[in-house]
Amino acid sequence: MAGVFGFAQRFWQIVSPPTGPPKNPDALKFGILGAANIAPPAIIVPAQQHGDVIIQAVAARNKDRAAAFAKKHGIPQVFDSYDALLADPSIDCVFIPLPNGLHYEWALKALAAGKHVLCEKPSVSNTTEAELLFRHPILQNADSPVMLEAFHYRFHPAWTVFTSFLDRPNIAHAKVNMMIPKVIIGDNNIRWEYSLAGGALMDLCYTSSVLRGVFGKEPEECTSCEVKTQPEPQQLCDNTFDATWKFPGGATAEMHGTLVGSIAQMINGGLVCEVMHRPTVVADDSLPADQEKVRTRKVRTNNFLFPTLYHRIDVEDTFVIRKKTAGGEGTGELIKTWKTKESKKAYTFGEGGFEGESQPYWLTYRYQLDAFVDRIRGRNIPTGAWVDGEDSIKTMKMIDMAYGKCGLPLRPTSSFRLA
Ligand SMILES: NC(=O)C1=CN([C@@H]2O[C@H](COP(=O)(O)OP(=O)(O)OC[C@H]3O[C@@H](n4cnc5c(N)ncnc54)[C@H](OP(=O)(O)O)[C@@H]3O)[C@@H](O)[C@H]2O)C=CC1
Ligand SMILES: O=C1OC[C@@H](O)[C@H](O)[C@H]1O
Repeated sequence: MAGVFGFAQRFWQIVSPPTGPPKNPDALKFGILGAANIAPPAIIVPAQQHGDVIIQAVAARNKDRAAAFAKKHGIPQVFDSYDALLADPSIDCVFIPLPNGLHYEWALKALAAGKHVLCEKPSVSNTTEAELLFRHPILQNADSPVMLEAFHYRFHPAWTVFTSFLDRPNIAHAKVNMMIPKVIIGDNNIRWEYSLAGGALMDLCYTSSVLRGVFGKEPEECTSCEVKTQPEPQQLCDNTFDATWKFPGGATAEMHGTLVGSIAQMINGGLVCEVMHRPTVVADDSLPADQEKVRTRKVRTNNFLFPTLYHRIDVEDTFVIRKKTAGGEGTGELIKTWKTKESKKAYTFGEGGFEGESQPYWLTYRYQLDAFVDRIRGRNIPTGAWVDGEDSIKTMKMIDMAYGKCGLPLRPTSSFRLA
């Protein structure tokens, strides 16, 4: 019952959040490039609750569109070009929710204009662009602007709690599923434009990021990648993928994603990450010298993308007490076996065991905005979460490996270079 009540309360506060605090006199002024669908949930609403953030401006390719968007969301300044917004010295930070294929160019232009950049995922179109962007001299100085790829899920305390149960050197297999209903995406969408770096492996780049985050290592090989593609003329864009991976130390992984799934698929295991460990000897001083305790752990999180609505982190340990074997070969005589199960939730920093102010109704986007601001202000981030440039490069490498394996071309590289 407590669960249902908690869900209802969080849901109510998500759709009807309390009035935000007054803005600090030196609050960071954000400009948004593009009147994009993701901008309201990802930055406009979280900013309303953040005393150190003002959404000051929006730019769109069409001024009427920008003006209508600004009016709807109470944004004071409107620009009819992205360049004009970047040229305004009063803007401190830029949010880039453009199609993937435009991230590289506009992130570089924004950085060159001295703005901090929060850029939507995936950071860019491919590894070449990622290296050109994140290793650009403009980002290499101590006083360089802050640049963050918006992998919002990483900033929610539930993700950090989930990863705290992983015994990384002993992971045997990890699996991640992302099933997005077809009704949400539709047929006419930037995700189906190859020239804009569309495709499911790109859009659902969380799957690559999640596996990298689980292992804390890079995959050695994409062992298989089957895709389903869109009908012509969108045939270079995958709408569904099933990929398998080899990670160092003999571990394996699989990732499944679709942008043409059903609502039932999404609810029923569609946003899940599951990690199986190898049987591992764990210390137990209470045992006689000729016995050992072996643990086989399974960790699962059921909604890593929208944990605010509801999530549960399940940790299931199977223990065995067995006789040690001479030379450690084979499995000794079984003495006892049992299972333990625990479920964790962490809607706030406090619930996750971290220090920091937060609310149960905060979306991943709000946690992300806090981290972005903390980084600019030189403050600690309560969970320590961050996505640095090398991390973003490695995620793009994994996506490129999958495209290489399934036979689809890498997404095109921009010809833009900073003068
Ligand atoms: N973090 C998250 O949860 C989510 C992230 N995303 C990411 O955000 C980005 C935008 O996605 P989404 O909001 O769904 O996209 P939309 O199609 O709603 O918005 C894209 C924006 O890009 C601008 N644009 C500029 N050039 C083009 C072009 N050639 N064709 C089409 N649009 C153009 C448009 O701005 P203008 O107003 O100037 O016309 C438009 O507003 C993607 O990178 C996506 O991966 C998306 C959804 C969720
Ligand atoms: O969160 C998300 O879910 C749906 C996707 O299409 C979107 O781009 C992604 O970020």
